[in-house]
Amino acid sequence: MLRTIGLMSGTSLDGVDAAWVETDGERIGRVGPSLTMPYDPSLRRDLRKLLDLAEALPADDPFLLDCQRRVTERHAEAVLKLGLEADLLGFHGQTILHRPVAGRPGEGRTWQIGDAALLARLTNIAVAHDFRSADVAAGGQGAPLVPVVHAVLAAELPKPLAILNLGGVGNVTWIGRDGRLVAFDTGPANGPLDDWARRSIGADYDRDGRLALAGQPCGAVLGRLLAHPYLAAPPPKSLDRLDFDRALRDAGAGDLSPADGAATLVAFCACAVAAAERHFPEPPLQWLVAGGGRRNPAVMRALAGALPEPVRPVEVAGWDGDALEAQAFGVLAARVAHGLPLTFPGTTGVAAPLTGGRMVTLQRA
Ligand SMILES: Nc1ncnc2c1ncn2[C@@H]1O[C@H](COP(=O)(O)OP(=O)(O)OP(=O)(O)O)[C@@H](O)[C@H]1O
Ligand SMILES: CC(=O)N[C@H]1[C@@H]2OC[C@@H](O2)[C@@H](O)[C@@H]1O[C@H](C)C(=O)O
Repeated sequence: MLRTIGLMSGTSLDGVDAAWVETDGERIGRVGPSLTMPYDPSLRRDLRKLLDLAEALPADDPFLLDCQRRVTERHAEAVLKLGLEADLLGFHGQTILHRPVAGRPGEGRTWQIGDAALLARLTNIAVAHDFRSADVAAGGQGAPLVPVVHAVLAAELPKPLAILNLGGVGNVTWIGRDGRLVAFDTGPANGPLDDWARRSIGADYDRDGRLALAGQPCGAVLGRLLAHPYLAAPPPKSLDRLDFDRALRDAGAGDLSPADGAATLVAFCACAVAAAERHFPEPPLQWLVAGGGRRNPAVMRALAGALPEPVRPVEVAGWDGDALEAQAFGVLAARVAHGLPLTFPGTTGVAAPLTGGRMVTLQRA
């Protein structure tokens, strides 16, 4: 087993999650502490700007390189603060652009910024990184990657089972009785909600769903959003953080009051999850929810209303819903080191199970 530290900086742009986990990529041994190293407001702002610019930016753009260095330094701080011995880091990097082209090898693009060589130097630990690009280059979606780890974690749980992660974007893993995986991004989750909270009440996010709980979803706006072709499209499918921004504008979400706007976005997140269920081979026995969205009572209430099955936070299974994605990148790092596949036809639509990721090993004197 390798002692790994998984590092995930998600689409919410809120910071880096770091988690220690012992694993050979197929099993999980000891699970250690985890922490979140928040991005400072100026880095958050600059990354948000980068998302808008990414499409046209050359890889040597000075602003991009400056953001990349700052992101990498935050990751190194997270590792050093955790202060634990490790053999390998799993460094996802910060996604600034995600444009896979299904079934068309060589045409898509996915871009996670982060300087793996710098991270290895700053921490003196080997680094696995660049987890998505081999899959996209082979015509896969390049996301989601965590399903194979969900399957490891859920080995003993009754199936069929749905595991929902609510980050900036939502993604789901359905696991069948025979271990079959069906996984994809459900739709926007906290991303548009956070943008809305920032614009309408000047907050980073709608803490405890207070704003949304004070409003009513607007049926007309919700109806227009639910007609978006993404929801009906069969998997495999995945999203860029900004993919729904135009649809949200066109649907008139921006004209609602702060509370009704938040309530509408919450309802949309939950209805998109309900729409995802139509793509499962059979209904799950229950939904286990991870990610920051499970901390939003408005979101959990909307999910319970939209889904016929029980909806529970992953803590009921003994997992840590805040550390889960970071732990997963520790497991994925071990899979890179051992040459095990990261992606599968049922997760990214790639033609056959595919290895991926790259390694930076330490130069010993
Ligand atoms: N107490 C809370 N009340 C409401 N929302 C919350 C609360 N705590 C966290 N959140 C939401 O969760 C978000 C962070 O979620 P998370 O850390 O899972 O995102 P991420 O890791 O960036 O996402 P991704 O899964 O896309 O990689 C915050 O931006 C916020 O919207
Ligand atoms: C391109 C990219 O970074 N996608 C993220 C994002 O955040 C949630 C959702 O969209 C998911 O598909 C993915 O992350 C998780 C960790 C995954 O790959 O499993």
